Amino acid sequence: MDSLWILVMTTAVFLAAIILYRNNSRLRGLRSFHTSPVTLPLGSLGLPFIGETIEFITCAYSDRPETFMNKRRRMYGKVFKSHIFGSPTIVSTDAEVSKVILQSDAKVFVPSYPKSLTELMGKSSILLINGSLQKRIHGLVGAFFKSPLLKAQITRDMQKYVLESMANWSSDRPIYIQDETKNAKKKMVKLVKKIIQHRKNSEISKVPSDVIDVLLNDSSGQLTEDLIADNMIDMMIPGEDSVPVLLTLAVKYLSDCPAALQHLMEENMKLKRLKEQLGEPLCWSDYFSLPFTQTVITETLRMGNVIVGVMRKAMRDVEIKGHLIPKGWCAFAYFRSVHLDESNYDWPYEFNPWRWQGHFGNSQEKDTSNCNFTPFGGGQRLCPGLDLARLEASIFLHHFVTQFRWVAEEDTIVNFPTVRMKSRMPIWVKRTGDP
Ligand code: HEM
Repeated sequence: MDSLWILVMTTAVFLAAIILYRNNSRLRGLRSFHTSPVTLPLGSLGLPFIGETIEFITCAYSDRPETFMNKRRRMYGKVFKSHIFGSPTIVSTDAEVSKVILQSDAKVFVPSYPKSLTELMGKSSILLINGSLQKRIHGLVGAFFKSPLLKAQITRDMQKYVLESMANWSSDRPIYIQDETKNAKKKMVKLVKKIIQHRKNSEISKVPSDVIDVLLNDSSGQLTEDLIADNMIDMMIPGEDSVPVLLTLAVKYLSDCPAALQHLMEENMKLKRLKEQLGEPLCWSDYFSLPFTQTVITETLRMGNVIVGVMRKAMRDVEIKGHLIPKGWCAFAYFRSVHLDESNYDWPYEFNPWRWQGHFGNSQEKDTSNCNFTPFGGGQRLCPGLDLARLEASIFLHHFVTQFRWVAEEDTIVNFPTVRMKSRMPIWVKRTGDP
Protein backbone atom coordinates (compact mmCIF):
# COMPACT_ATOMS: atom_id res chain seq x y z
CA MET A 1 0.00 0.00 0.00
CA ASP A 2 2.84 2.34 1.02
CA SER A 3 4.74 1.67 -2.20
CA LEU A 4 1.58 2.30 -4.26
CA TRP A 5 1.12 5.62 -2.43
CA ILE A 6 4.75 6.60 -3.15
CA LEU A 7 4.31 5.67 -6.81
CA VAL A 8 1.15 7.82 -7.11
CA MET A 9 2.85 10.77 -5.39
CA THR A 10 5.99 10.47 -7.53
CA THR A 11 3.93 10.35 -10.72
CA ALA A 12 1.90 13.39 -9.58
CA VAL A 13 5.05 15.39 -8.77
CA PHE A 14 6.63 14.34 -12.07
CA LEU A 15 3.53 15.41 -14.05
CA ALA A 16 3.29 18.71 -12.16
CA ALA A 17 6.97 19.36 -12.94
CA ILE A 18 6.39 18.73 -16.66
CA ILE A 19 3.35 21.06 -16.73
CA LEU A 20 5.25 23.77 -14.83
CA TYR A 21 8.24 23.39 -17.13
CA ARG A 22 6.08 23.63 -20.27
CA ASN A 23 4.13 26.66 -19.01
CA ASN A 24 7.33 28.35 -17.93
CA SER A 25 9.06 27.82 -21.23
CA ARG A 26 5.97 29.18 -23.00
CA LEU A 27 5.96 32.24 -20.77
CA ARG A 28 9.75 32.55 -21.12
CA GLY A 29 9.27 32.60 -24.89
CA LEU A 30 6.80 35.44 -24.56
CA ARG A 31 8.90 37.27 -21.99
CA SER A 32 11.81 37.35 -24.33
CA PHE A 33 9.83 39.92 -26.38
CA HIS A 34 8.35 41.80 -23.43
CA THR A 35 9.87 43.21 -20.30
CA SER A 36 6.79 42.98 -18.03
CA PRO A 37 5.71 39.55 -16.73
CA VAL A 38 3.06 37.79 -18.79
CA THR A 39 0.39 35.95 -16.86
CA LEU A 40 -2.86 34.20 -17.54
CA PRO A 41 -5.54 36.63 -16.27
CA LEU A 42 -7.26 35.81 -12.99
CA GLY A 43 -10.77 34.37 -13.01
CA SER A 44 -12.61 31.08 -12.86
CA LEU A 45 -13.26 28.46 -15.51
CA GLY A 46 -16.38 27.40 -13.59
CA LEU A 47 -17.89 23.94 -13.88
CA PRO A 48 -16.56 21.22 -16.20
CA PHE A 49 -17.95 21.58 -19.76
CA ILE A 50 -20.50 24.32 -19.10
CA GLY A 51 -18.06 26.64 -17.35
CA GLU A 52 -19.80 29.87 -16.36
CA THR A 53 -22.26 29.89 -19.27
CA ILE A 54 -25.37 29.57 -17.11
CA GLU A 55 -24.53 32.59 -15.00
CA PHE A 56 -23.54 34.51 -18.11
CA ILE A 57 -26.87 33.78 -19.79
CA THR A 58 -28.90 34.50 -16.64
CA CYS A 59 -27.32 37.95 -16.47
CA ALA A 60 -27.66 38.41 -20.22
CA TYR A 61 -31.45 38.05 -19.94
CA SER A 62 -31.66 40.70 -17.22
CA ASP A 63 -31.81 44.44 -17.85
CA ARG A 64 -28.16 44.68 -16.75
CA PRO A 65 -26.29 41.98 -18.71
CA GLU A 66 -23.00 43.64 -17.82
CA THR A 67 -23.47 42.49 -14.18
CA PHE A 68 -21.68 39.23 -15.04
CA MET A 69 -18.68 41.16 -16.32
CA ASN A 70 -18.72 43.88 -13.68
CA LYS A 71 -18.75 41.39 -10.81
CA ARG A 72 -15.61 39.70 -12.19
CA ARG A 73 -14.03 43.02 -13.07
CA ARG A 74 -14.18 43.99 -9.42
CA MET A 75 -12.72 40.64 -8.29
CA TYR A 76 -10.09 40.04 -10.97
CA GLY A 77 -9.56 43.27 -12.93
CA LYS A 78 -10.72 44.51 -16.32
CA VAL A 79 -9.35 41.46 -18.13
CA PHE A 80 -10.23 38.05 -16.69
CA LYS A 81 -10.58 34.42 -17.66
CA SER A 82 -13.85 32.55 -17.84
CA HIS A 83 -15.42 29.65 -19.71
CA ILE A 84 -18.47 30.56 -21.77
CA PHE A 85 -20.20 29.07 -24.82
CA GLY A 86 -18.05 25.96 -24.62
CA SER A 87 -14.64 27.60 -24.75
CA PRO A 88 -12.11 28.90 -22.26
CA THR A 89 -12.29 32.63 -22.79
CA ILE A 90 -10.36 35.75 -21.91
CA VAL A 91 -12.90 38.54 -21.46
CA SER A 92 -11.68 42.08 -22.05
CA THR A 93 -13.58 45.04 -20.63
CA ASP A 94 -10.41 47.09 -21.02
CA ALA A 95 -10.74 49.46 -24.00
CA GLU A 96 -7.01 49.37 -24.78
CA VAL A 97 -6.80 45.58 -24.72
CA SER A 98 -9.95 45.35 -26.88
CA LYS A 99 -8.39 47.78 -29.34
CA VAL A 100 -5.38 45.50 -29.80
CA ILE A 101 -7.70 42.50 -30.25
CA LEU A 102 -9.65 44.39 -32.94
CA GLN A 103 -6.55 45.55 -34.75
CA SER A 104 -4.82 42.19 -34.88
CA ASP A 105 -4.83 40.32 -38.15
CA ALA A 106 -5.80 36.75 -38.94
CA LYS A 107 -2.36 35.40 -37.99
CA VAL A 108 -3.19 36.36 -34.40
CA PHE A 109 -7.00 36.26 -34.08
CA VAL A 110 -9.86 35.02 -36.25
CA PRO A 111 -13.57 35.68 -35.62
CA SER A 112 -15.11 32.88 -33.64
CA TYR A 113 -18.74 33.10 -32.68
CA PRO A 114 -20.54 30.19 -31.02
CA LYS A 115 -22.84 28.42 -33.45
CA SER A 116 -25.93 29.55 -31.59
CA LEU A 117 -24.85 33.17 -31.96
CA THR A 118 -23.75 32.87 -35.60
CA GLU A 119 -27.20 31.60 -36.44
CA LEU A 120 -28.79 34.53 -34.65
CA MET A 121 -26.42 37.12 -36.06
CA GLY A 122 -26.89 35.67 -39.48
CA LYS A 123 -24.25 33.63 -41.24
CA SER A 124 -22.15 36.24 -42.91
CA SER A 125 -19.60 34.67 -45.17
CA ILE A 126 -17.28 37.65 -44.80
CA LEU A 127 -17.00 36.85 -41.08
CA LEU A 128 -15.88 33.37 -42.07
CA ILE A 129 -13.13 34.56 -44.43
CA ASN A 130 -9.70 35.60 -43.17
CA GLY A 131 -6.43 36.98 -44.45
CA SER A 132 -5.85 38.89 -47.67
CA LEU A 133 -9.18 37.90 -49.22
CA GLN A 134 -11.13 39.30 -46.26
CA LYS A 135 -9.11 42.51 -46.43
CA ARG A 136 -9.85 42.86 -50.11
CA ILE A 137 -13.56 42.17 -49.81
CA HIS A 138 -13.79 44.40 -46.72
CA GLY A 139 -12.21 47.28 -48.61
CA LEU A 140 -14.46 46.86 -51.62
CA VAL A 141 -17.61 46.42 -49.54
CA GLY A 142 -16.72 49.50 -47.48
CA ALA A 143 -16.15 51.56 -50.61
CA PHE A 144 -19.44 50.30 -52.04
CA PHE A 145 -21.37 51.52 -49.02
CA LYS A 146 -19.52 54.82 -49.00
CA SER A 147 -20.17 55.49 -52.67
CA PRO A 148 -22.18 58.71 -53.12
CA LEU A 149 -24.16 57.02 -55.92
CA LEU A 150 -25.39 54.30 -53.60
CA LYS A 151 -26.11 56.77 -50.80
CA ALA A 152 -28.16 58.93 -53.17
CA GLN A 153 -30.18 55.93 -54.36
CA ILE A 154 -30.64 54.55 -50.83
CA THR A 155 -31.79 57.98 -49.64
CA ARG A 156 -34.39 58.29 -52.40
CA ASP A 157 -35.74 54.77 -51.90
CA MET A 158 -35.61 54.78 -48.12
CA GLN A 159 -37.54 58.09 -48.05
CA LYS A 160 -40.13 56.56 -50.34
CA TYR A 161 -40.53 53.42 -48.18
CA VAL A 162 -40.62 55.35 -44.92
CA LEU A 163 -43.25 57.79 -46.22
CA GLU A 164 -45.32 54.95 -47.70
CA SER A 165 -45.44 53.00 -44.45
CA MET A 166 -46.00 56.08 -42.30
CA ALA A 167 -48.96 57.03 -44.54
CA ASN A 168 -50.75 53.95 -43.18
CA TRP A 169 -50.25 54.88 -39.53
CA SER A 170 -53.42 55.95 -37.81
CA SER A 171 -54.26 57.19 -34.34
CA ASP A 172 -56.87 54.53 -33.56
CA ARG A 173 -54.48 51.59 -33.11
CA PRO A 174 -50.99 51.14 -31.68
CA ILE A 175 -48.03 51.18 -34.03
CA TYR A 176 -45.38 48.57 -33.26
CA ILE A 177 -42.12 50.39 -33.92
CA GLN A 178 -40.04 47.21 -33.89
CA ASP A 179 -42.15 45.67 -36.70
CA GLU A 180 -42.34 48.86 -38.73
CA THR A 181 -38.57 49.38 -38.71
CA LYS A 182 -38.00 45.73 -39.68
CA ASN A 183 -40.39 46.03 -42.63
CA ALA A 184 -38.56 49.12 -43.91
CA LYS A 185 -35.27 47.21 -43.55
CA LYS A 186 -36.55 44.20 -45.53
CA LYS A 187 -37.38 46.52 -48.39
CA MET A 188 -33.89 48.00 -48.24
CA VAL A 189 -32.24 44.58 -48.46
CA LYS A 190 -34.42 43.77 -51.47
CA LEU A 191 -33.35 47.03 -53.05
CA VAL A 192 -29.62 46.38 -52.67
CA LYS A 193 -30.05 42.82 -53.95
CA LYS A 194 -31.87 44.25 -56.98
CA ILE A 195 -29.03 46.71 -57.67
CA ILE A 196 -26.47 43.89 -57.55
CA GLN A 197 -28.55 41.53 -59.65
CA HIS A 198 -29.08 44.21 -62.25
CA ARG A 199 -25.34 44.85 -62.53
CA LYS A 200 -24.57 41.15 -62.68
CA ASN A 201 -26.99 40.63 -65.53
CA SER A 202 -25.96 43.63 -67.54
CA GLU A 203 -22.82 43.38 -69.63
CA ILE A 204 -19.77 44.17 -67.52
CA SER A 205 -18.20 47.32 -68.82
CA LYS A 206 -14.46 47.59 -69.41
CA VAL A 207 -14.30 50.90 -67.55
CA PRO A 208 -15.60 50.40 -64.01
CA SER A 209 -18.05 53.09 -62.98
CA ASP A 210 -18.31 52.14 -59.34
CA VAL A 211 -17.48 49.54 -56.76
CA ILE A 212 -19.90 46.86 -57.89
CA ASP A 213 -18.15 46.95 -61.24
CA VAL A 214 -14.81 46.82 -59.45
CA LEU A 215 -15.95 43.71 -57.58
CA LEU A 216 -17.28 42.11 -60.72
CA ASN A 217 -14.20 43.06 -62.73
CA ASP A 218 -11.63 41.95 -60.16
CA SER A 219 -8.75 40.42 -62.06
CA SER A 220 -6.91 38.81 -59.15
CA GLY A 221 -8.91 35.64 -59.69
CA GLN A 222 -9.71 35.44 -55.99
CA LEU A 223 -13.15 36.95 -56.32
CA THR A 224 -15.25 34.39 -58.10
CA GLU A 225 -18.81 35.14 -59.25
CA ASP A 226 -20.20 33.04 -56.41
CA LEU A 227 -18.06 34.69 -53.81
CA ILE A 228 -19.17 38.09 -55.01
CA ALA A 229 -22.83 37.14 -55.02
CA ASP A 230 -22.57 35.49 -51.61
CA ASN A 231 -20.85 38.42 -50.04
CA MET A 232 -22.85 41.20 -51.57
CA ILE A 233 -25.97 39.50 -50.29
CA ASP A 234 -24.63 38.01 -47.07
CA MET A 235 -22.91 41.20 -46.07
CA MET A 236 -26.35 42.69 -45.65
CA ILE A 237 -27.10 40.18 -42.94
CA PRO A 238 -24.99 41.50 -40.04
CA GLY A 239 -26.77 44.79 -40.58
CA GLU A 240 -30.15 43.34 -41.35
CA ASP A 241 -31.50 43.48 -37.85
CA SER A 242 -29.14 45.92 -36.22
CA VAL A 243 -30.55 49.06 -37.86
CA PRO A 244 -34.18 48.29 -36.88
CA VAL A 245 -32.98 47.60 -33.33
CA LEU A 246 -31.09 50.90 -33.32
CA LEU A 247 -34.23 52.75 -34.46
CA THR A 248 -36.49 51.02 -31.97
CA LEU A 249 -34.11 51.86 -29.12
CA ALA A 250 -33.88 55.48 -30.26
CA VAL A 251 -37.68 55.76 -30.11
CA LYS A 252 -37.65 54.15 -26.65
CA TYR A 253 -34.96 56.49 -25.27
CA LEU A 254 -36.59 59.57 -26.85
CA SER A 255 -39.98 58.60 -25.39
CA ASP A 256 -38.32 58.60 -21.96
CA CYS A 257 -36.45 61.89 -22.52
CA PRO A 258 -38.82 64.70 -23.65
CA ALA A 259 -36.06 67.35 -23.65
CA ALA A 260 -34.00 65.39 -26.20
CA LEU A 261 -37.11 64.72 -28.30
CA GLN A 262 -38.01 68.43 -28.33
CA HIS A 263 -34.48 69.39 -29.44
CA LEU A 264 -34.47 66.71 -32.12
CA MET A 265 -37.86 67.77 -33.42
CA GLU A 266 -36.87 71.46 -33.61
CA GLU A 267 -33.69 70.66 -35.53
CA ASN A 268 -35.53 68.48 -38.03
CA MET A 269 -38.47 70.86 -38.45
CA LYS A 270 -36.01 73.64 -39.28
CA LEU A 271 -34.43 71.59 -42.04
CA LYS A 272 -37.82 70.47 -43.34
CA ARG A 273 -39.09 74.10 -43.60
CA LEU A 274 -35.88 75.21 -45.27
CA LYS A 275 -36.12 72.47 -47.88
CA GLU A 276 -39.79 73.25 -48.48
CA GLN A 277 -38.93 76.93 -49.04
CA LEU A 278 -36.20 75.97 -51.49
CA GLY A 279 -38.52 73.44 -53.14
CA GLU A 280 -35.79 70.76 -52.90
CA PRO A 281 -35.97 67.16 -51.67
CA LEU A 282 -33.60 66.11 -48.86
CA CYS A 283 -30.38 64.52 -50.05
CA TRP A 284 -28.07 62.24 -48.03
CA SER A 285 -25.67 65.01 -47.00
CA ASP A 286 -28.63 66.97 -45.54
CA TYR A 287 -29.23 64.14 -43.11
CA PHE A 288 -25.61 64.05 -41.99
CA SER A 289 -25.72 67.83 -41.51
CA LEU A 290 -28.05 67.53 -38.51
CA PRO A 291 -25.69 67.63 -35.51
CA PHE A 292 -28.19 66.90 -32.74
CA THR A 293 -29.74 64.02 -34.72
CA GLN A 294 -26.26 62.51 -35.01
CA THR A 295 -25.69 62.82 -31.25
CA VAL A 296 -29.04 61.07 -30.63
CA ILE A 297 -27.88 58.17 -32.80
CA THR A 298 -24.46 58.10 -31.12
CA GLU A 299 -25.97 58.07 -27.65
CA THR A 300 -28.41 55.31 -28.65
CA LEU A 301 -25.47 53.23 -29.90
CA ARG A 302 -23.58 53.82 -26.64
CA MET A 303 -26.46 52.91 -24.33
CA GLY A 304 -28.19 50.30 -26.47
CA ASN A 305 -25.18 48.17 -27.40
CA VAL A 306 -26.91 46.60 -30.37
CA ILE A 307 -23.81 44.39 -30.67
CA VAL A 308 -22.39 43.82 -27.18
CA GLY A 309 -18.91 42.87 -28.31
CA VAL A 310 -16.87 40.78 -30.70
CA MET A 311 -15.40 37.32 -30.30
CA ARG A 312 -12.11 35.98 -31.61
CA LYS A 313 -10.04 32.80 -31.37
CA ALA A 314 -6.31 33.12 -30.66
CA MET A 315 -4.25 31.46 -33.40
CA ARG A 316 -1.14 31.49 -31.20
CA ASP A 317 -0.24 32.56 -27.66
CA VAL A 318 -0.87 36.28 -27.53
CA GLU A 319 0.27 38.82 -24.98
CA ILE A 320 -1.56 42.10 -24.54
CA LYS A 321 -0.69 44.56 -21.76
CA GLY A 322 0.85 41.74 -19.72
CA HIS A 323 -2.14 39.40 -20.19
CA LEU A 324 -1.66 36.03 -21.80
CA ILE A 325 -4.34 34.78 -24.20
CA PRO A 326 -3.35 31.15 -24.85
CA LYS A 327 -3.52 29.65 -28.33
CA GLY A 328 -6.97 28.18 -29.04
CA TRP A 329 -8.71 30.26 -26.38
CA CYS A 330 -11.47 32.68 -27.16
CA ALA A 331 -11.04 36.44 -26.66
CA PHE A 332 -14.27 38.33 -26.01
CA ALA A 333 -13.93 42.11 -26.37
CA TYR A 334 -17.01 43.21 -24.42
CA PHE A 335 -17.94 46.75 -25.48
CA ARG A 336 -20.99 47.10 -23.26
CA SER A 337 -18.97 47.41 -20.03
CA VAL A 338 -16.78 50.10 -21.59
CA HIS A 339 -19.81 52.04 -22.91
CA LEU A 340 -21.48 51.95 -19.51
CA ASP A 341 -18.41 52.61 -17.38
CA GLU A 342 -18.77 55.71 -15.20
CA SER A 343 -15.08 56.43 -15.50
CA ASN A 344 -15.65 56.91 -19.25
CA TYR A 345 -19.12 58.49 -19.18
CA ASP A 346 -20.76 60.53 -16.40
CA TRP A 347 -24.11 59.03 -15.38
CA PRO A 348 -23.68 56.24 -17.92
CA TYR A 349 -27.25 54.94 -17.60
CA GLU A 350 -28.74 58.34 -18.45
CA PHE A 351 -29.69 59.05 -22.06
CA ASN A 352 -27.82 62.27 -22.68
CA PRO A 353 -27.13 63.12 -26.36
CA TRP A 354 -25.68 66.47 -25.28
CA ARG A 355 -22.62 64.65 -23.88
CA TRP A 356 -21.43 64.22 -27.48
CA GLN A 357 -21.84 67.84 -28.51
CA GLY A 358 -18.69 69.47 -29.78
CA HIS A 359 -16.60 66.36 -29.16
CA PHE A 360 -16.03 65.39 -32.75
CA GLY A 361 -16.10 66.99 -36.15
CA ASN A 362 -18.13 64.33 -37.89
CA SER A 363 -19.90 61.07 -37.24
CA GLN A 364 -17.33 58.87 -38.97
CA GLU A 365 -14.68 60.22 -36.60
CA LYS A 366 -16.91 59.51 -33.61
CA ASP A 367 -17.22 55.88 -34.65
CA THR A 368 -13.57 55.23 -35.31
CA SER A 369 -11.28 57.48 -33.30
CA ASN A 370 -12.24 56.71 -29.71
CA CYS A 371 -11.44 53.35 -28.14
CA ASN A 372 -14.04 53.96 -25.39
CA PHE A 373 -16.72 53.98 -28.09
CA THR A 374 -16.74 51.00 -30.44
CA PRO A 375 -20.35 50.10 -31.36
CA PHE A 376 -19.15 49.25 -34.89
CA GLY A 377 -16.09 47.31 -33.78
CA GLY A 378 -12.77 48.50 -35.19
CA GLY A 379 -9.52 47.68 -36.91
CA GLN A 380 -9.49 44.96 -39.52
CA ARG A 381 -13.22 44.32 -39.39
CA LEU A 382 -14.66 47.73 -38.59
CA CYS A 383 -18.29 47.62 -39.72
CA PRO A 384 -18.32 48.79 -43.35
CA GLY A 385 -22.04 49.59 -43.02
CA LEU A 386 -21.64 52.26 -40.33
CA ASP A 387 -22.36 55.23 -42.59
CA LEU A 388 -25.34 53.47 -44.06
CA ALA A 389 -26.67 52.61 -40.60
CA ARG A 390 -26.44 56.28 -39.58
CA LEU A 391 -28.03 57.42 -42.84
CA GLU A 392 -30.97 55.05 -42.49
CA ALA A 393 -31.45 56.02 -38.85
CA SER A 394 -31.38 59.74 -39.72
CA ILE A 395 -33.95 59.34 -42.52
CA PHE A 396 -36.33 57.42 -40.27
CA LEU A 397 -36.00 59.83 -37.34
CA HIS A 398 -36.43 62.89 -39.56
CA HIS A 399 -39.74 61.75 -41.02
CA PHE A 400 -40.95 60.34 -37.73
CA VAL A 401 -40.41 63.40 -35.55
CA THR A 402 -41.52 65.92 -38.17
CA GLN A 403 -44.81 64.15 -38.87
CA PHE A 404 -45.88 62.67 -35.54
CA ARG A 405 -46.27 63.18 -31.82
CA TRP A 406 -46.64 59.97 -29.86
CA VAL A 407 -47.28 58.35 -26.52
CA ALA A 408 -45.36 55.13 -25.83
CA GLU A 409 -46.85 52.21 -23.94
CA GLU A 410 -44.78 50.71 -21.13
CA ASP A 411 -42.18 48.33 -22.58
CA THR A 412 -38.80 46.92 -21.58
CA ILE A 413 -35.59 46.14 -23.40
CA VAL A 414 -34.60 42.46 -23.65
CA ASN A 415 -30.84 42.04 -24.17
CA PHE A 416 -30.40 38.38 -25.08
CA PRO A 417 -29.90 36.55 -27.41
CA THR A 418 -30.28 39.78 -29.39
CA VAL A 419 -31.43 43.21 -28.28
CA ARG A 420 -35.16 43.79 -28.76
CA MET A 421 -38.28 45.12 -27.04
CA LYS A 422 -40.39 42.76 -24.98
CA SER A 423 -43.70 44.00 -26.44
CA ARG A 424 -42.37 45.25 -29.83
CA MET A 425 -42.51 48.89 -28.66
CA PRO A 426 -46.16 49.90 -29.14
CA ILE A 427 -46.82 53.64 -29.50
CA TRP A 428 -49.98 55.72 -30.09
CA VAL A 429 -49.39 58.34 -32.73
CA LYS A 430 -51.01 61.62 -33.68
CA ARG A 431 -50.13 63.53 -36.84
CA THR A 432 -48.69 67.00 -36.24
CA GLY A 433 -51.38 69.47 -37.22
CA ASP A 434 -54.21 67.08 -36.22
CA PRO A 435 -56.39 68.41 -33.40
C1 HEM B 1 -26.60 49.72 -35.87
C2 HEM B 1 -26.12 49.10 -36.89
C3 HEM B 1 -24.89 48.25 -36.92
C4 HEM B 1 -24.03 47.87 -35.92
C5 HEM B 1 -24.12 48.22 -34.44
C6 HEM B 1 -23.00 47.04 -36.52
C7 HEM B 1 -21.93 46.51 -35.83
C8 HEM B 1 -20.94 45.74 -36.39
C9 HEM B 1 -19.80 45.21 -35.66
C10 HEM B 1 -19.52 45.39 -34.18
C11 HEM B 1 -19.04 44.52 -36.56
C12 HEM B 1 -17.70 43.82 -36.29
C13 HEM B 1 -17.84 42.33 -36.11
C14 HEM B 1 -16.51 41.68 -35.76
O1 HEM B 1 -15.50 42.37 -35.67
O2 HEM B 1 -16.49 40.45 -35.54
C15 HEM B 1 -19.70 44.59 -37.85
C16 HEM B 1 -19.23 43.99 -38.99
C17 HEM B 1 -19.88 44.05 -40.20
N1 HEM B 1 -21.01 44.80 -40.50
FE1 HEM B 1 -22.06 45.95 -39.22
N2 HEM B 1 -23.24 46.92 -37.87
C18 HEM B 1 -24.37 47.66 -38.16
C19 HEM B 1 -24.93 47.84 -39.41
C20 HEM B 1 -24.45 47.29 -40.56
C21 HEM B 1 -25.03 47.51 -41.87
C22 HEM B 1 -26.21 48.42 -42.17
C23 HEM B 1 -24.30 46.74 -42.75
C24 HEM B 1 -24.44 46.55 -44.23
C25 HEM B 1 -25.34 47.06 -44.96
C26 HEM B 1 -23.27 46.07 -41.99
C27 HEM B 1 -22.34 45.21 -42.53
C28 HEM B 1 -21.30 44.63 -41.82
C29 HEM B 1 -20.33 43.71 -42.42
C30 HEM B 1 -20.27 43.25 -43.86
C31 HEM B 1 -19.43 43.34 -41.39
C32 HEM B 1 -18.25 42.37 -41.50
C33 HEM B 1 -16.97 43.10 -41.85
C34 HEM B 1 -15.74 42.18 -41.92
O3 HEM B 1 -15.73 41.13 -41.29
O4 HEM B 1 -14.79 42.55 -42.62
N3 HEM B 1 -23.39 46.42 -40.66
N4 HEM B 1 -20.85 45.35 -37.72
